[in-house]
Amino acid sequence: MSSASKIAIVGVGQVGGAVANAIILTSLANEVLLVETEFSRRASQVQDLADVAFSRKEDTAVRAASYKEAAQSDIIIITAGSKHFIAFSRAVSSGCSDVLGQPSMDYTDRNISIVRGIMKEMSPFRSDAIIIVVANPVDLLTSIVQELSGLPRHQVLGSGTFLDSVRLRGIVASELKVAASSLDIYVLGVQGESQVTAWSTARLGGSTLTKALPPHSLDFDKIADECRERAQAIMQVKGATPYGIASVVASTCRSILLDKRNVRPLSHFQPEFGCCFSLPALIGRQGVIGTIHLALDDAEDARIRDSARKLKGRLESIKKSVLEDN
Ligand SMILES: NC(=O)c1ccc[n+]([C@@H]2O[C@H](COP(=O)([O-])OP(=O)(O)OC[C@H]3O[C@@H](n4cnc5c(N)ncnc54)[C@H](O)[C@@H]3O)[C@@H](O)[C@H]2O)c1
Repeated sequence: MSSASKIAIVGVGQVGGAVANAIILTSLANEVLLVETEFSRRASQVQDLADVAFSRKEDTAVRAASYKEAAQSDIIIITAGSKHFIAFSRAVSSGCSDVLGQPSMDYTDRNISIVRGIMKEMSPFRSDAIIIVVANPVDLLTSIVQELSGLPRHQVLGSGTFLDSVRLRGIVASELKVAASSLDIYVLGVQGESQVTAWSTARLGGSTLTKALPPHSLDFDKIADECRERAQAIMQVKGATPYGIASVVASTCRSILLDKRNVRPLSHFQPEFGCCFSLPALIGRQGVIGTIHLALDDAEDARIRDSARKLKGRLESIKKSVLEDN
């Protein structure tokens, strides 16, 4: 554990609670601060999570906190927001399958407004704080938080496609019957419908996957679809996807607090596009230390550029009402 580290979680519903649990179980921080607008939920989460802390040898103090206290933490994780579920169930019941997996405008506007309110309440942040945005749509909200937080760009990142990449690696490993750790494979770009599986750079034991395998060993399109659609399938049944995201967020906190300098596909600022989306990033105590630019094939590169331009267009269109009015 690094010295006197403090991690704040803003919004402790299903995902925020699971993130806190993962952080406590891995003894990453001395203090975990919970910020939540529903005070009774926050009190219950504090009590339940304190039991997790009591069960560990290392002490992690779990307590309720104000926005201002949370802003003085080493890491601030934003999981506040409503989830897709309402939009998703409406789409299912109305037979509107084309909107499945796409955040509705209502939902997006609600989460923009929540994040904007949080930035107002929390600012100013501790000068070396790192913010990790988890709430969806993650790339849009990460870009907005970056504008509003007042922190240097490299100190604001989003969970992006880290979970999708981990999931993809797991699916491919089980298809090929190899250890997941022998695969190096990323999902990149704007998370969700437009995310891109970087098959051209995927590696098995150092060789590109396409060279290492006999032709037609993997159905690349089917696997990419399965990876993209899995979150919605889980949401449809249990209403949330807390554990996978909690695990990758805790791992990101570890990279930051322990200055691990490992490469993770996280959403971060891309100067060429003026917005945040996922490319492999070197992560340490300062947040994003650098971007690793992979030699993607032309089609993958074009798809990432296209979705980045659309994201930037969306950002520009809300900039007047959201960012300049702050
Ligand atoms: N990036 C990813 O891969 C990923 C994965 C899973 C979920 N998510 C997103 O995480 C978010 C949370 O999902 P969930 O399942 O935990 O939802 P949830 O409804 O269970 O929890 C959200 C919590 O945020 C709280 N909240 C709302 N406004 C707040 C504010 N201004 N300040 C503090 N707290 C506030 C709510 O009261 C609630 O407790 C959603 O946007 C969801 O889409 C992202």
